[in-house]
Amino acid sequence: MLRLQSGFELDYANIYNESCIQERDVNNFERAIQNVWRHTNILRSTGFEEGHVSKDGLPEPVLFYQLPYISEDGINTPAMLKRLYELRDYARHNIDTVVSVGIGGSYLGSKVIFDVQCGAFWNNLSSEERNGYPRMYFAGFNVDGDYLAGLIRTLEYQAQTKGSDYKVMLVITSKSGSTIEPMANFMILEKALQDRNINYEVVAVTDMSDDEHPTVLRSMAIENHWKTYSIPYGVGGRFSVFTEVGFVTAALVGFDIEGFLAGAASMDAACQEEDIFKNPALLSALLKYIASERYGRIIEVFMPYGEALHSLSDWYVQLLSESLGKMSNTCLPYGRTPVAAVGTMDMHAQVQEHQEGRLNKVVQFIKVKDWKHNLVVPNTHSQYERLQALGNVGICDILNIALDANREALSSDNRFNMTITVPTLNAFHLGEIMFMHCWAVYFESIFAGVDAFDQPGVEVYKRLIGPKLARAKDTHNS
Ligand SMILES: O=P(O)(O)OC[C@H]1O[C@](O)(CO)[C@@H](O)[C@@H]1O
Repeated sequence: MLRLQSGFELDYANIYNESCIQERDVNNFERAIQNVWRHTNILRSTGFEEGHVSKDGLPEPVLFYQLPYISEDGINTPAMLKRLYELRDYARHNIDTVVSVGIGGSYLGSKVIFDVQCGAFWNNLSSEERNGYPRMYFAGFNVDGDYLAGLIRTLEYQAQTKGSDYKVMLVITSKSGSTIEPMANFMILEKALQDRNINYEVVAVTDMSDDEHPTVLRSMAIENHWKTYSIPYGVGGRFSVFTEVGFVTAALVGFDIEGFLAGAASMDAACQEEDIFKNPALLSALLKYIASERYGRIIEVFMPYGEALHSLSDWYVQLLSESLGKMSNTCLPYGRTPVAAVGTMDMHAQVQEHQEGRLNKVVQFIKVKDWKHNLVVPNTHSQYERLQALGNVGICDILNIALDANREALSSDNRFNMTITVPTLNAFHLGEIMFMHCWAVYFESIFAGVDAFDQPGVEVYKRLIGPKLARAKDTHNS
């Protein structure tokens, strides 16, 4: 068990033992680990990862490791925080509903922050119960007319109910500034608000680094005098939850940004430990790499327990897929297929296969020791023996008992699994978990010889969409 002072734990006993990955497997990696440190030291001292180039083939910095720290000359600055807090205070007094529009890294991390902070029923609460913070909906993570029509109807209803001082904030996030899904959604939403005379304002979050070639979204923001926030140069979308991409959402729902970064910073310190048994990201990366290459465990089931962490699985799916699923420097395809799961729901859907299906997967559990609302199951219907067993037991205790039973069952058949446990679900521990996985995919990319920071594979379908869209437009217009 690896334990950090914060209470964060990584239990690797169910993957590293006599029947699974063994000591001699790990000992073989001494030189590979030295290579990891060589890369990491270069990265941390120069801001460049050996071999990494941008989409256009130019050297491009890799700066995610700087994100936990707030400093005058860093990426995340005190001035940035001040602006975010101004946005927070402004929204609390002036905005009824936020619609956050984005996809991939411009959506997934924000959704995690929202879910952890607000839970599933936030938008049904009164303004007082939300402490003045606005409602928040998400859009742009798909192109779905039915979903959008439902959202527009909801905004219309809210406007009719509240009257003329109802106000919407559209937050449009896109690093490239022209991704099809968010832009199509944004244009439909904006027009729908205009057509219905609903007050709105726009906040744009995009790459602000290239003044000569501004993104389309940045140009739109300048032309229309929208507030802007930036996705820093050198930070890929899947790492951007630790930038204004995540922080704008955080500010708008009162999530503790500084606590989140403190958790990331604490994890960053642990990820510099040379002793692999004290470094959660390196240990996890190494064990998962060995599991894949030596034991054929080429799938990873990411399985937090509890609804608030459901979207964390989706966030991880992008991080793992886009960082590691690609051709290695020895021209071998690499990657571990992520499977998003959540407990206990998927115990009744996926677990049969985890328990008895192919021996090709690692299960990564995430456990929260103490939840905020440990509602007790009442001792009603106690004449039924099966229900009596549940009476007077906390619902969160049932959640964690189920998790422990799942781990134990898998381990009884030597099925590879690991568990991360945090004492409670707050901004600090969420920052720890998310930043650990950022480092873990980086470390694993060095073992595998892949560039963790590009995603050339997504360009293939993107090249095909353009001409198809043009043809669809011609047909539509003729
Ligand atoms: O923020 P953008 O530029 O709209 O991109 C959204 C997502 O699309 C991708 O580029 C993949 O197509 C991701 O890497 C990115 O997070």
